[in-house]
Amino acid sequence: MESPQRVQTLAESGLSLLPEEYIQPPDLRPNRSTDTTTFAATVPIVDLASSHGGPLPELRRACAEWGAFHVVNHGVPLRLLDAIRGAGLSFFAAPMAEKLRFACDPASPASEGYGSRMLAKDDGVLDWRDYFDHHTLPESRRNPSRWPGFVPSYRDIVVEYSNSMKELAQKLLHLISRSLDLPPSYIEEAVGEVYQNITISYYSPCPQPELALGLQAHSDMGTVTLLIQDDVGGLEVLKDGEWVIMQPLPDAIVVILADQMEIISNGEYRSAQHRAIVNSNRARLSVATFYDPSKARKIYPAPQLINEHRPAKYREVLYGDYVSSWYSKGPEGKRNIDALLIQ
Ligand SMILES: O=C(O)CCC(=O)C(=O)O
Ligand SMILES: [Fe+2]
Repeated sequence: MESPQRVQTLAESGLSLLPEEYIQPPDLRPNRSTDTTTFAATVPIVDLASSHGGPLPELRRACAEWGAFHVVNHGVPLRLLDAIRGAGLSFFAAPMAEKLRFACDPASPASEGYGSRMLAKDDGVLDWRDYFDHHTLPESRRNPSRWPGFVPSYRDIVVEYSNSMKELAQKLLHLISRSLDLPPSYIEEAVGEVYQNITISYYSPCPQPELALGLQAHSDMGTVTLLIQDDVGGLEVLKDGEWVIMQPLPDAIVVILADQMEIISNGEYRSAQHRAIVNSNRARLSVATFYDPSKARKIYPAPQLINEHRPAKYREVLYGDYVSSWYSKGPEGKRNIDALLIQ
């Protein structure tokens, strides 16, 4: 399969019109009348310093009503957040020939490396995004020789960041389990061995941002995603039918609940539909760390959360089957988890 067109190459060629493959149909474009600035809700902020190991009422509300929130006082050193953003920027600033040495295999979904398309077979509208995906956990999947060696310390930073994000994700999963009145380790055990990927996304300036999306609306397929962004802004989350910007907070980490969390919580908590919009003058960088079950894991609603008033809402699913269906159908909002609903 031919390598896909890199968005950065297109953007740097100085075109003034957006190529047709990137033009969204009118109902999916950003800045429509529903993107009103008058919508008052802002994404919740959860302060881990106030938890003292106990449950946080604002965490429960954020998970149930939004499926996404900012976390502050998370314990991850701020220099590490800057270091991974800096490493990513250095990669994308490098000459194309250097970057292409790390190109991912365009024929296989979720292959590691430098990529531009989320789906191997994509006949839909393309995202205005390039990315670098790293396979980071379990350690047997870690192969730093596939990560850019030409950026100083890049490989060490990714390893340190991976370990730190695993620790934070586990801390959050404990708190989330407790907030559902489950034993603290319930969700961690339900998903089993952690499969972690780290994706650095780079959104080049776009000639007609009102017609494009950096990343189409989707929910993440795994358990939980931890994301950091720069000061440009562009991540939006769907709340009560409105797209709400997740304002960049310099030291915070964005937490996005993914589909397996919605299943395990029997729908008490929701996976957040989100997307990235782009702009015409500044490139934007984000780093998303995905915490997923192994493909052999069966995921089902926690029995403690099922009773006569709240029957099981989702069918059991083998996580590997869920992933295959996601890649063959594409995200299109939340249709993959909706397919598991028990009517
Ligand atoms: O770049 C962003 O802000 C969103 C990235 C994202 O949602 C993803 O990689 O799944
Ligand atoms: Fe996402």
